[in-house]
Amino acid sequence: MSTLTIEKLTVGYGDGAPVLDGLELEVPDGAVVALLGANGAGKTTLLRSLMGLAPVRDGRVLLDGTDLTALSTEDRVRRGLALVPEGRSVVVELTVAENLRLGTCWKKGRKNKGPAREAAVGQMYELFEPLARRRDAAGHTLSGGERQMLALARALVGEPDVLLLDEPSLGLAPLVVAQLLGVLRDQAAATGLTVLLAEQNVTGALSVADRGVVLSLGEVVADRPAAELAADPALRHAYLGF
Ligand SMILES: Nc1ncnc2c1ncn2[C@@H]1O[C@H](COP(=O)(O)OP(=O)(O)OP(=O)(O)O)[C@@H](O)[C@H]1O
Repeated sequence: MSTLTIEKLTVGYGDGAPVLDGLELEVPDGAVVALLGANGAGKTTLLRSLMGLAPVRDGRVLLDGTDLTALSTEDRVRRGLALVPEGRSVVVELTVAENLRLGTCWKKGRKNKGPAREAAVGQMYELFEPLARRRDAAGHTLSGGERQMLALARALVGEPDVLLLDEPSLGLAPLVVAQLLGVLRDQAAATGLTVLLAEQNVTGALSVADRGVVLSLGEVVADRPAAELAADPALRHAYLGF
């Protein structure tokens, strides 16, 4: 639905060396891009800086050509960006249904009241069947997998144009990971959603992505079709260490 362009982005904490150093990346309209790299490569920092949550020193972030760099996080969300951070973040005191209703409130110009809101929530129950069964359960009673589904559904229900996902498969059973990534892939294909998916689970991420991007030492060191990265042992070994 939208193209995200990252131009010469330099991000660093305090007086330290930059974590991202002049990073260039385009996530085209409707593409699913897997963001790969070793622990500490800067995947989380990149996703957070796209939302205005990490200290950008230089460079620009553009959404369909519009410069977002100076905008607040709230304004970026209103323009169609959404982040699902690592750690299955849901409001644990609220029920599944209440969490989903919260997620409908964001995007600029959306009719997010009454029937439209309930229809959007209902769609999430179709996508994530375990959530339908647990719609009145409080967040703190959900399993890890159900929580991650809820975190993803809460982002999707706001109908973002660009979805940033930070390690959604971390700590989940393989079957749940396959289910989650499958929904993500299908939803992206059905709606044209643009996705940037940071993952340590390289195989899982490349199985749903169009492209794989590898970060190292603050830069993009590989940007290849996902199938090519997945299939070529030499490439995997050079860039991903296995
Ligand atoms: N709030 C912070 N303050 C200072 N340094 C930070 C902060 N957040 C991250 N860093 C540093 O930035 C570097 C990149 O971290 P980041 O979490 O972005 O990497 P990552 O690729 O997401 O790693 P992982 O796969 O382990 O989650 C690391 O050296 C980390 O210690």
